Amino acid sequence: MASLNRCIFLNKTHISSSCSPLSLKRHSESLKLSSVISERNDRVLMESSLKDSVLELDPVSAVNDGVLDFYGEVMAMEDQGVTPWTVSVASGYNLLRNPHHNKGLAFTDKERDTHYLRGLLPPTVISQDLQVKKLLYRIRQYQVPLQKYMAMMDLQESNEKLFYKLLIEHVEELLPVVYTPTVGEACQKYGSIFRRPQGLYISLREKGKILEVLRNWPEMGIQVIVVTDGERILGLGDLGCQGMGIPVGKLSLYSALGGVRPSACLPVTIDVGTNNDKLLNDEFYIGLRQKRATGQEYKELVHEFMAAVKQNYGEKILIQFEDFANHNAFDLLEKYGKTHLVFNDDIQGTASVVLAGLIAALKLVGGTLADHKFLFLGAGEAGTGIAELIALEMFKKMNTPLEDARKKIWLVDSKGLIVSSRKESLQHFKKPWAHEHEPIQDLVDAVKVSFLPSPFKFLHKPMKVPISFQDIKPTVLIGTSGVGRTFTKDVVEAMAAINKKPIILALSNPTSQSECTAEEAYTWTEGRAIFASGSPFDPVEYNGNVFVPGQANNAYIFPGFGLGLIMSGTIRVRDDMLLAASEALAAQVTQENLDKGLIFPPFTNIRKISANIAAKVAAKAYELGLAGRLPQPKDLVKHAESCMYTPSYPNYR
Ligand SMILES: O=C([O-])CC(=O)C(=O)O
Ligand SMILES: [Mg+2]
Repeated sequence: MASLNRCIFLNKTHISSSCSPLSLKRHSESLKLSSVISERNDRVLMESSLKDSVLELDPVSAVNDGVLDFYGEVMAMEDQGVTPWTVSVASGYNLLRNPHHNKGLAFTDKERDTHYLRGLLPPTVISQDLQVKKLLYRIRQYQVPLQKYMAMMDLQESNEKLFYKLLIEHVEELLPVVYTPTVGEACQKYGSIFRRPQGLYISLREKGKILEVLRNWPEMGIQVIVVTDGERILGLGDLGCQGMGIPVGKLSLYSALGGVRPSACLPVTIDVGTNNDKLLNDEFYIGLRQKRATGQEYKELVHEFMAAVKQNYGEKILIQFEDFANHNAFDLLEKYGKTHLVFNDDIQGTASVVLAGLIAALKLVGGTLADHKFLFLGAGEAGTGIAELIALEMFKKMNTPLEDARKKIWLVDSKGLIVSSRKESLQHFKKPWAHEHEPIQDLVDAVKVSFLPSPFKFLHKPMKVPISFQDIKPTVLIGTSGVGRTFTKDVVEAMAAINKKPIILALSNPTSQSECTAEEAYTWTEGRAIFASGSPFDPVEYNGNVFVPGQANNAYIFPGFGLGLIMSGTIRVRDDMLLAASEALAAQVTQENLDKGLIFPPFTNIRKISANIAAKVAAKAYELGLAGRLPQPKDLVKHAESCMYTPSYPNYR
């Protein structure tokens, strides 16, 4: 057997831009350890010397975004060999059980000889393409979505590259399996379907030890963390520790849709208890059995986590907050936005994707954003986040003063229309939307013309209606309430009565929480609605025409957005980057899409879309002087593409 003596080479850029001295030290320690472990057959692979800080690295490990490519996730090419690193070289039985390196029946005869696999696999050797075909066939056999989800999770944990190849090549079909709506059901039943732990669990019991816990994670080059505390999982409410399905799912999309390598992704669930009694009484519940910690106790745990993350991974680590309840989400974003690279997907990601859809929709309905009136049902993270970004776009692009822009946007919450007389009692994030108007209780009355109290209604001669009684006349209706079936027939018909092409976005997830179905939107508007929803709906046939509903889901934005931040080495998120992402996404909507009534491009092209979004986000970061990776590459789209993870198998030497 050929001796595999190799060294690691790291040039200065790599050391300074991606590896903290600490992580190098830890790596060197693990290498020393691996030397001891892997003495068998003189497969001692690495020697490192931190003394002179010069480590030699397989050349394929040096990739464009400055992070070591240990697994050949980016540089995996047919004609180039890579070493299947773990802390030691994986071989034999362990190689088959290592999800990063496993190729299953695709191991060649030569690899089977070199890597002690003879006899551990049946004789046939098949291609990765055939494996994809086989897996897809198997997944299609399952009738129940949750079974499909579990099959996909099993695949992810046994053969990561095959999982991603399958997901990327069949993204339209498999997105609803690994993501909304199925992931919602998976979280609800996480305790009973739980097989192997995924991600990192940080509970109140880990208080004071979070840095150590982070160091238990096997990967060092983490670039993105998606973290939840499980309090508002999709529109399903408090699912406690079982919310872990969300960070796991989101990060799968980071890799599949945005090309961030899987080994650089870390899913985290912060467990401070749950107020969900059903879970607390469920014998299979996996989290702490206590009511949620709040106030100081909650804040201290989150703060320790945020500090430990920065200490362990450095300034450029991206932390995506996901599915926190309103009462924490805004405060966390506000607080850590100043010190960390943080992004709240439910506030900012949703806002960016919806703004993109609206910019695209203008080509169908005409006018500028400022010519439209927006009515929201739901004034939480998504509702107020979208509202704010629409107003900002009007301000930046049309010079509409922010205050005037906001006045074109109305929000209804569980207590009715948000109006100035309610201002005192409103949560701070709702206050900017408390405009002058008489109170209105029901959504339908906020849509209808004319909301006039009786004295005005029965006047025979026309008179000027005071502003507080004027109709809102929304052209766009957006559901972010988390409550299903709230766009009733009355509401949708009222939209259709005042608009030729009403824009109706039912954004709440999963499908059960959608404000209306695609079929309802098209039927009740006689096929005139421009409709998109957060979770996918099948095409609808109405009056002999087929309508294809778009999916206004933040999955369009966050993977490319995150890639843009990472590849530019950005240290803070700014609203201008969100606007850049929206515009980049809207620019990907073709005339052909619009002709079908689609205000989002199909997911089939998502990696190209993500590269474009990443490029625009990175360009904005460079423009704002927030990018740390210098010099700025000339062609950012090409650069983004070259940074992207590819799931084809490498050849093992
Ligand atoms: O996960 C999704 O599909 C979108 C999202 O962030 C949410 O609904 O919280
Ligand atoms: Mg979310």
